[in-house]
Amino acid sequence: MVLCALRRELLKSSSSCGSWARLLQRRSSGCVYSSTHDFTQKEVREKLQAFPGGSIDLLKQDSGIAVLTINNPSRMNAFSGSMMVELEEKVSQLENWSDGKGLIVRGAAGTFCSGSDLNAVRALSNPEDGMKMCMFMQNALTRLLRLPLISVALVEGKALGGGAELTTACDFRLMTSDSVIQFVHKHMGLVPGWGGAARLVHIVGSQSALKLLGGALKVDFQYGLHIGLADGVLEASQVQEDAETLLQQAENWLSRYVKGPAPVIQAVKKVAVSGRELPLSDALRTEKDVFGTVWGGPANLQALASKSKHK
Ligand SMILES: CCC(=O)SCCNC(=O)CCNC(=O)[C@H](O)C(C)(C)COP(=O)(O)OP(=O)(O)OC[C@H]1O[C@@H](n2cnc3c(N)ncnc32)[C@H](O)[C@@H]1OP(=O)(O)O
Repeated sequence: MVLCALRRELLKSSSSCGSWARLLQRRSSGCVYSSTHDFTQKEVREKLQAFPGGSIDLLKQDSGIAVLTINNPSRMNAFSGSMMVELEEKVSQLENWSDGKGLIVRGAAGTFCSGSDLNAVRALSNPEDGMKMCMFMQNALTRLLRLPLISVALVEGKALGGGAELTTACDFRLMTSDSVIQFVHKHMGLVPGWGGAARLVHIVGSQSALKLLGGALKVDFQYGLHIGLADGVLEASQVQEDAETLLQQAENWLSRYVKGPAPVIQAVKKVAVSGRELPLSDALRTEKDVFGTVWGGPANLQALASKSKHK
């Protein structure tokens, strides 16, 4: 259904090079669910605000790499309702960051995220509220994954439940040697609802995804690398400034992918997203449109003028 909607939107878009930008713009207001799905963003936002605690902190750096921190250490960085709302706000800010190229998503105080705040979950346990929360988070995380920035989840400590789902809303995952990603949903009598199952299948394939979900398996860095859930390992040192060292390592890892002008990096991400999400003919048309935004652009002209060789 989502693909059909996306295809319709693409077909409606003109063939000019701005069609992708317009598509993203439209998506950012509605994304997967909108009023046509009996979903009112504002109404759900207000309901979620009744469960405060923690914060989602965004630091946009001159390097073009932003750091998004899930910050609720007293609850192992579990998502309160207000944090879900803040996440959506921060995604909106990133959608409009024209100088942006990369994003690192991490947890505060040495652990990634323990999923949704169980206190809020208990209070929202009726099916209607649960569905609304799930739609809100699917919207926010889908928009996070579709940002025109190359994103990395820096997984320290535990990424459990919704925290594991959050890692799949990034393009890449870097794990520390003592970290664990675990889809614990089955133990909670649940399945993922923030889009984590669908994204997991895309990342590791349906066989491995079924094992991770069906067995609620603990994925350490070795297993993560083996099945393709992890893209690299970072060494946590025992020194005091551990967190910054890891963040620096993640920035170094990311830097090779975000080297270059922002319009080119953003174009790279856009063609990767369309290839990942769209049927081939639509992805090809989108690729052509995105190509049109960089062809003859400053970076292209400069490369031509310098007669660069790729040795
Ligand atoms: C979308 C679907 C979902 O996300 S469902 C939620 C899935 N997550 C969970 O079930 C996580 C449950 N928590 C745990 O398993 C453990 O707390 C983990 C994260 C392994 C940490 O264990 P440990 O290092 O021993 O610390 P602890 O248990 O003493 O926790 C410290 C304080 O944090 C809290 N905490 C932890 N996770 C949550 C959570 N998801 N929601 C609300 N609070 C959480 C603990 O209750 C504990 O608080 P307190 O110090 O007892 O007040």
